[in-house]
Amino acid sequence: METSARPPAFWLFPIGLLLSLGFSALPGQWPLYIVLVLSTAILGLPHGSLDTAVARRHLRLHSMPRLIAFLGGYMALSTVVIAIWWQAPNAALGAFLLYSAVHFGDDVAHRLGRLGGVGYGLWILGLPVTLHPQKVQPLFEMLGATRADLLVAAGPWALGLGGAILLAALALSPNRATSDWRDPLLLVVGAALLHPLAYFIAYWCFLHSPRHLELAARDLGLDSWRERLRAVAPTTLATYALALAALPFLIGMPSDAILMRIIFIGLAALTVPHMILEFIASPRRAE
Ligand SMILES: CC1=C(/C=C/C(C)=C/C=C/C(C)=C/C=O)C(C)(C)CCC1
Ligand SMILES: [Fe+2]
Repeated sequence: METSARPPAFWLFPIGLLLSLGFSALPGQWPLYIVLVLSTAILGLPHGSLDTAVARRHLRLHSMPRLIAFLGGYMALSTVVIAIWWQAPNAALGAFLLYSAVHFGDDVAHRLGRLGGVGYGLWILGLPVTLHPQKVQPLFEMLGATRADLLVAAGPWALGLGGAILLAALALSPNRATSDWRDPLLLVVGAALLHPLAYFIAYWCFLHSPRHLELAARDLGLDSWRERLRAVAPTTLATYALALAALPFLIGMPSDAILMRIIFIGLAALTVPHMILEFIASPRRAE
């Protein structure tokens, strides 16, 4: 069981759930979309922005040409994901949901094992889809899916399978932390009470991102918030610029669909190189 001091995300997550309950009570859909954009930009995205520093250390990018090659490769992978989304949105969204489950599972995989982590990720994503299919389906359609009904129908199966795997992993893992069972239970409450996008904000911005930031920053020896801010700022600002550059391609669509596409197709595109880098870096990271 967990004995050391609680990481910041342990307390941030329940606070995030309460804040999400607060802003979901605001009337109309715009407060939700505005909070989604702001919290993604300020709280969610920066954990991926540490990738430049992570790569410098673990891929030994000590010269400018190597750094440029890394950034070029990262962006090329993201472009491939966007191109696939363009051609085959249903398959791309289905794959995104699956690799997101694997990625979210990294939060706990060092304690619950790789498979236990996948169960955790399927639980996280299965909950809002199962509890609010009629809200999630139009959101998937905004991302270009024409068979969102099929993806939504898979929600309860993902939830059941994920729940069974997670339960087994929790029962079998001697070094499970309190948060490994507390958070999946809090997520049930969140998924039941919140709009799926508010639920996503609570998980992604208040649990996943701070947890990853803390782990990666500690590994990089970035102890103060000033140093961390300096490490994430350039990549975060460059990502804002790329997101803005996508706008002209989406002109003519309803504004909620534009925001959904920039945020989630953007995340799908960035998560692929992010996961590959984590795959290389995490075994080299001292726990
Ligand atoms: C689109 C959408 C969903 C899925 C979001 C996903 C899959 C996000 C993945 C983010 C990642 C991988 C971030 C990495 O740090 C929900 C919440 C099911 C329901 C609402 C609409
Ligand atoms: Fe992440």
